[in-house]
Amino acid sequence: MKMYEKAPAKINLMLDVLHKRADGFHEVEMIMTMVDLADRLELSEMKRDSIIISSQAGYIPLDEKNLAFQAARLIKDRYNVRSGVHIHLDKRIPVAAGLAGGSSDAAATLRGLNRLWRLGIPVQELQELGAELGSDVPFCVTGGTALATGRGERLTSIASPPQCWVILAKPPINVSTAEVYGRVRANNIAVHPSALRMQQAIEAGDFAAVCAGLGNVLEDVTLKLHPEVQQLKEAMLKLGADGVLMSGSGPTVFGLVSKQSKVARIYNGLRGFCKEVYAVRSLS
Ligand SMILES: C[C@](O)(CO)[C@H](O)COP(=O)(O)OP(=O)(O)OC[C@H]1O[C@@H](n2ccc(N)nc2=O)[C@H](O)[C@@H]1O
Ligand SMILES: Nc1ncnc2c1ncn2[C@@H]1O[C@H](COP(=O)(O)OP(=O)(O)OP(=O)(O)O)[C@@H](O)[C@H]1O
Repeated sequence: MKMYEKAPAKINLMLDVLHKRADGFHEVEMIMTMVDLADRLELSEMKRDSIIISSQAGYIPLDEKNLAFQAARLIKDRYNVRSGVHIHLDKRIPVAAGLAGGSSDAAATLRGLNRLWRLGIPVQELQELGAELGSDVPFCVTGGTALATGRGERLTSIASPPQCWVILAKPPINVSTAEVYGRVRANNIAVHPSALRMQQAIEAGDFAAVCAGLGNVLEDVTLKLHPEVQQLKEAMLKLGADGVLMSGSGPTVFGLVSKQSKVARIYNGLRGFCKEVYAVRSLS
């Protein structure tokens, strides 16, 4: 038997850090939403009791370091599943980009194996399993648009933002999420973006207010480490994006655009100096 799952990328419309916790994680307030750029997973049942990961992408780990492998092992161990699975990952989300590609693959693996092995695990339990794999995984289990608190695992679903184009550009640099959080000084943040304001803008369907409310306190850290991210933001704004922000810990920058007529100009302008550029729709 085979199951197919789509694993969409996420962007953070706002991300605030409240304080560092005793367990080393940071208490955050984020509004996350999915975009129409997704990895595809094919999950094939195997009689042999093992987990095999394959992918057309030559640049991700295929062993126990892969988050889809970890998700499969977690569900197998926890529910005493004796059969195995071959998971093929058709990677389309750029890797180590701040778009939760690995987390979304892990979440899609949890959903897919729940169906493949007919385990009947309720969504909330899948999210709890996901939290053991990473802070972004619980959100990726359900997707949509949500306010995330705690270390990112406490979720409240909210309305979808107004439909728009999302231009994503990933500069060719590597950013470590742990390093970025490690450099945040929570009591020294000049301007905290407001989750409430963003939520109100979304609920009112007010695209201009959504753009005005974009904010991510991790930007200051990543921008200091990699000034080219700032240049990318400026280029996107100059080319006509309505609102621009870095996603997660970066380095991907996204631009929100309401008018389709502007998309080609922004896309082509960015392609001039950035190889990885995508123009996709927001997901409702
Ligand atoms: C930046 C975001 O992607 C925004 O959605 C998330 O906050 C990070 O999610 P993630 O990549 O799933 O993060 P995890 O794999 O759980 O953690 C990676 C590292 O980031 C740091 N980390 C992560 C989440 C959080 N709330 N506080 C942290 O300090 C920790 O040092 C942790 O060791
Ligand atoms: N299924 C996977 N797809 C992509 N990367 C994976 C996967 N499993 C493990 N990894 C590893 O995880 C690291 C982070 O990749 P990923 O694409 O998940 O980052 P990200 O988009 O920055 O995530 P986040 O936004 O949650 O911080 C990479 O170094 C990669 O080698």
